[in-house]
Formats: sequence, structure tokens, C-alpha cells
Amino acid sequence: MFKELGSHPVPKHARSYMYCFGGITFLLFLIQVITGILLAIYYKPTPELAYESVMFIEQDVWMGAAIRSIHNVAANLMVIAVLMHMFRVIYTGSYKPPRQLNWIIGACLLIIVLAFCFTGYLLPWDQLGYWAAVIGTKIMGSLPWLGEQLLLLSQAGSKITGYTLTRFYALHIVILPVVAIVSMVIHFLMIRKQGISGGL
Ligand code: HEM
Ligand code: HEM
Repeated sequence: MFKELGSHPVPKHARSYMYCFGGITFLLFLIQVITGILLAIYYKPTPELAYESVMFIEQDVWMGAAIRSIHNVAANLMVIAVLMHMFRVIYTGSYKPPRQLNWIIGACLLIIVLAFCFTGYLLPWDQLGYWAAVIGTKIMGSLPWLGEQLLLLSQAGSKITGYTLTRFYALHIVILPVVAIVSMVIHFLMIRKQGISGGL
């Protein structure tokens, strides 16, 4: 299986840095998984203990501040990389048939990456995260038809409370990673099956 995976040469036209951004996004995701698991060893997802546990990670845990910084910087780089990847796909017209379904899966992956950032931002339970969650959930609430339900669902009630923190934590470390990994496997299998697009 590994021989099959590794022995596939990259087509000549795709040997350009432009075609690297999808892989870079994936590498950054792996960094997030590793640093995220390390953070979760000390992080406590309750309103009373969340901020205290993040300060403990910053000040007392060996390499804690460095790992938190890496998680933070890689999260920002991941958004930049995924957008660059999307612009490459637009530039080379790779969204066109037969790859339209993979474009849609990619669009879901973009929403997943942004959802990771949004839910992670509340976890330190500080002023920045709290007010970002207020604004973000209110924006969802302003959507037509489903807005009100989405607001209640995302806040786990009519305002941001400890239940919101638990919900965001479950999304951030269980639900989103599972959905992201399944979507990426489909994304990669489809690229293997269809081959990389012909370029310009
Ligand atoms: C977590 C996010 C994502 C990861 C890890 C990822 C990964 C990859 C990788 C490794 C490739 C191979 C070629 C390359 O790297 O350029 C690729 C191709 C592709 N991606 Fe993504 N991608 C992501 C998000 C997206 C987004 C947001 C879109 C568009 C909305 C998208 C649409 C596509 C399409 C259409 C292809 C096929 C391109 C071709 O055949 O030339 N992907 N993706
Ligand atoms: C399985 C994967 C992941 C796990 C287990 C995980 C775990 C965690 C934990 C425990 C925290 C709270 C600690 C802290 O704030 O320093 C956190 C924060 C955060 N996470 Fe993740 N994470 C994962 C993936 C991701 C991904 C893929 C992204 C972005 C694309 C992301 C973005 C963030 C952000 C922006 C914060 C706030 C950081 C801060 O304020 O310092 N995480 N994550």
C-alpha cells in the first residue's frame, strides 16, 4: 500500500510552488493536531478553570508557552495557506468538471478551518474570546430563516455561558477533527482518482 502511495510521480506541469499550498495546509493541520493534543493535556474546559489552566500552560508547563504559540501561529498560517490553495484552484480553472464535487468538498474544508479558529478562540475564556464569540454567534443569528435556531444552537442557550464553552470545546477537539479528517480523506482520494488538473 505504501509503495503504491509513494511511487506516484508528480506530473511535470504540477512541479511548481503554486501546487504546494494544499499540502502545506495539510502539514499545518498535522501540526495543529499534535500541539492541540498537547494543550488538551493541561487545558480545563470550565468557566472557573479555563483561563487559569491556560495561564498555567503559559507559565508553568515545560514548553507550554512555545506549544501554545505554535498552535496560535499555525492556525493563522492555515487560513492563509488554504486561501492561497483556493486561489490556485481558481487561477488554473481546476474547479471545472470533472472536479466540481471536489471543489464543493474543498469549500466545506474552508468552513471547517474557519470553524476551528472560531471555536478555539473562545477556549482561553478571556475578554477577546468572549466578545468574539458574542459577535460571531450574533452574525449567525442574523441569517434569514435559520438564524434564531443557529444562535440558540451555537450559544447553547440565549447567551454565552459555561455551556457554550463546553460546546465549543467538543466541536474544537472532537467533532471538527473527525469531520475534517473524513473530508480530507475524500478530497485526497478524489485527487488520486481524477489526477491533478492539466494546469494552464
Ligand atoms: C483543509 C483544507 C484543504 C486541504 C488540506 C487541501 C488539500 C489539497 C491537496 C494536497 C491538493 C493537491 C493539489 C494541491 O495541493 O494544489 C488539493 C487539490 C484540490 N483542492 Fe484542496 N485542500 C483544502 C481545501 C480546499 C478548498 C478550500 C478548495 C476550494 C474551495 C479546494 C479545492 C481543490 C480542488 C478542486 C483540487 C483539485 C485541483 C487540481 O486537480 O488541480 N481544496 N487539495
Ligand atoms: C485535533 C486538533 C486540535 C486540538 C486537539 C486542539 C486543541 C486546542 C486546545 C486545548 C486549545 C485551548 C488552549 C489555548 O487556548 O491555548 C486550543 C486553542 C486554539 N485552537 Fe486548537 N486544537 C486542534 C486543532 C486546531 C485547528 C486545526 C485550528 C485552526 C485551524 C485550531 C485553532 C485554535 C485557536 C485559534 C486557538 C486559540 C489559541 C489561543 O488563544 O492561544 N485548533 N486548541
